[in-house]
Amino acid sequence: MRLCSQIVIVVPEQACSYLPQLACLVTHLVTEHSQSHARPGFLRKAFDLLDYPERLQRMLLTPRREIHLNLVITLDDGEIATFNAFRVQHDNTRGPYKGGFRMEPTVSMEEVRSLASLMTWKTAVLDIPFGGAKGGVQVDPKRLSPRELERLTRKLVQQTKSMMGPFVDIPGPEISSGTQIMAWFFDEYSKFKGFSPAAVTGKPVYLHGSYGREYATGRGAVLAIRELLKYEHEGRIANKEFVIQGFGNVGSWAAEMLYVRGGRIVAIADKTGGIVNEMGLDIMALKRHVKARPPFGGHLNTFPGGKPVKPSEVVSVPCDIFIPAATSGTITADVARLLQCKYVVEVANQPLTPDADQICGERGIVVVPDLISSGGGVAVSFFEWVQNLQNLRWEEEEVNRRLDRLMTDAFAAVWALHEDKRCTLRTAAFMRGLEKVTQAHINRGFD
Ligand SMILES: NC(=O)C1=CN([C@@H]2O[C@H](COP(=O)(O)OP(=O)(O)OC[C@H]3O[C@@H](n4cnc5c(N)ncnc54)[C@H](O)[C@@H]3O)[C@@H](O)[C@H]2O)C=CC1
Ligand SMILES: O=C(O)CCC(=O)C(=O)O
Repeated sequence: MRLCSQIVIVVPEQACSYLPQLACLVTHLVTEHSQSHARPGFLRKAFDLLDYPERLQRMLLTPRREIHLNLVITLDDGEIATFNAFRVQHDNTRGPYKGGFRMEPTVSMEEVRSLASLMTWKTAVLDIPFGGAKGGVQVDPKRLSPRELERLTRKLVQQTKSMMGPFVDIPGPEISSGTQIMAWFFDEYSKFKGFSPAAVTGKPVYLHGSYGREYATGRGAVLAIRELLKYEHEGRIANKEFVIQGFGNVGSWAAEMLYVRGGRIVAIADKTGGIVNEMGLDIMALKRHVKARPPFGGHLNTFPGGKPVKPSEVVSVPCDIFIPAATSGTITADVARLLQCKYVVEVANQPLTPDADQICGERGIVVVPDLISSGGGVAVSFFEWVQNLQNLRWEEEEVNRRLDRLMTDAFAAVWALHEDKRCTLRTAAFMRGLEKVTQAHINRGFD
């Protein structure tokens, strides 16, 4: 992207309220060839309330770098296989690019681009000193052997190492990429650049990972739910009913933490099936069941403590809070019309399409956006990075205490804006994120 030289300068101390006026002075910041990306549908209302001019909007939405890789590996049987992979570095004004690498057969550049932008606003809403990035590899890891998956991860590092690093771009866990993949990433990167634990987060605890990272996204979601119920004067988690879509890392930890706080999880779905029990599922038994091998377990819908259903059927099970914790775009407009809940708490990234979001609003369903409620993971990734840079380790209680504080503060700030501007929590969260990023751009200058 070529930036035009006609840029008028900005006074660093200016408060957010002056941003629109200042932005008007920033002429031709982005050439007509650059494009705006991300989901303008969601951002539009926040831009309108902030009164940001078009060219500032375009600058904020345009990713700094996008790469498309072809990863070639040898399979165990000697065949050669090629996998598409993407990394989008959206914005690094507030700190190094940060965001996970998801492994999903359907992942596309378009999706990664949108998710990278989301990370920029998420880290800003949480007030952690990172920018936003996201990556994806078009693969179903279940179809690869462990050795093939390791080769694929190492190849990914070999082909991205020049644009990654502890102060450049720091990957972390995402869909189907857990601690083992992060460990291979760390090992391969360190071969080229020397011992570099801070180059990737979400590593195993015995390999410079942080206590609490594995369950941090689920924990963050539960903290967001606690705050939501507090502000809505709805009491506590105990005896509230929940439906959870997705039972991987995030969904299963969220389920467990709600369950131990007395919440009743009445239905859960994963890709393969669903399970319903109006009295509440025994989550600890369900987790054991899913971990066991068939025929004794392995699948949600063979669990004896509930009624098996199709994954699509759980969305219409009545509950207080519906938690999408699966993948992006699972809640379409049609699905939103079926929901039987008072609240949706987004723990997946971008689970609601803009149409679905609108329908929830029309139906009086309050949505807590991913920008807050899926933030626990990247927050503890930040703690991991801080620990790695100093070569020290915090106790688990310390990590959890800091996460609690961070989520509580972020929720309070978004709630205050939502009340002040009489807008949705999503618009309020985008406003907070946009203001922080814009302020950082102004303070740093544009040259
Ligand atoms: N792992 C992390 O730390 C973070 C994850 N997230 C988001 O949380 C979501 C889940 O991530 P993970 O739990 O890490 O992934 P995962 O791969 O561990 O689990 C995904 C789960 O969703 C289920 N699923 C997929 N499609 C489904 C569908 N159409 N209907 C019902 N279930 C479906 C899968 O069967 C699996 O149970 C993703 O959107 C991810 O972007 C967000 C922040 C951090
Ligand atoms: O911990 C990380 O860096 C991954 C976080 C992430 O990708 C997300 O919050 O969506």
